Amino acid sequence: MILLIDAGNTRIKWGIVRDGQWLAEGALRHDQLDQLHALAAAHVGIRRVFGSNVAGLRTAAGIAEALGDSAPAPQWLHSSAECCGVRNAYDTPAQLGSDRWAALIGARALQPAACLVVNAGTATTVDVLDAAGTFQGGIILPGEHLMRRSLARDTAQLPLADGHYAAAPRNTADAITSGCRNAQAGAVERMFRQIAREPLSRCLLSGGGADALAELLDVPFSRVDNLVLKGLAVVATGTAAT
Ligand SMILES: Nc1ncnc2c1ncn2[C@@H]1O[C@H](COP(=O)(O)OP(=O)(O)OP(=O)(O)O)[C@@H](O)[C@H]1O
Ligand SMILES: CC(C)(CO)[C@@H](O)C(=O)NCCC(=O)O
Ligand SMILES: [K+]
Repeated sequence: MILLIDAGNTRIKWGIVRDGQWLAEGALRHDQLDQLHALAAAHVGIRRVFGSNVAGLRTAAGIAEALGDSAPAPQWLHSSAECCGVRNAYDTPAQLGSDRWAALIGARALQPAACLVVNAGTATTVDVLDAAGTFQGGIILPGEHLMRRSLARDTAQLPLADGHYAAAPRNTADAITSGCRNAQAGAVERMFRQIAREPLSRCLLSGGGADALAELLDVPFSRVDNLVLKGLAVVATGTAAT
């Protein structure tokens, strides 16, 4: 049994796999790390804790401390030049966020064709994986909530809007929500042009913003829950858990 952890900037997602099967999954806020101990203690037989952490050294230390003696010390994925059949063309491979690297590895295991790996979380990342399994590069933009928050923080007249998406918004809240969502979808559609002509190419959408994106996209896509955890499972066990 392996405990997998995806520590992001807003939340910590976790999953437990045994013999290629997911036993349980969940998410915690950073102020709920103490729950990890009970979680691990409730699953007797965890032989490894493996994760991605893009939330800083304090979070890594906090996770290790919270687990305490309930599980083995966590090991963290570091992006490298090659792993599980995926090559990393980043200028400095180790600089690539380990969540992006895990998601690319998970995507390759799910879909051995060119694909656009989209993770809509605190930040949104849109990464190009070619048909040969090489990560060619990708973009980072603020996630939808972060975009909306930045407008509220740095303007005089704009509130923290919770509007509805509309093609031609006629009020401020809808204008903000629709603008930020169009920015997300537009970024994905523009990046997709790089692989649109490849056979069977599609976007894999993951993260809390994936459903909202899916409603807008006019390129082929599949929704994948917890793609980062799925990629971590591939690295830890050599196969994709189901
Ligand atoms: N109903 C929604 N409509 C549109 N976007 C949403 C909605 N719910 C969540 N999101 C987007 O999803 C993001 C949260 O996604 P997710 O839960 O994957 O991230 P997180 O775990 O908080 O992020 P991280 O991995 O960086 O910690 C928010 O920042 C927001 O942009
Ligand atoms: C872009 C985020 C914040 C997405 O979670 C993370 O992958 C990260 O901190 N990356 C490091 C920088 C990079 O990927 O180039
Ligand atoms: K993120």
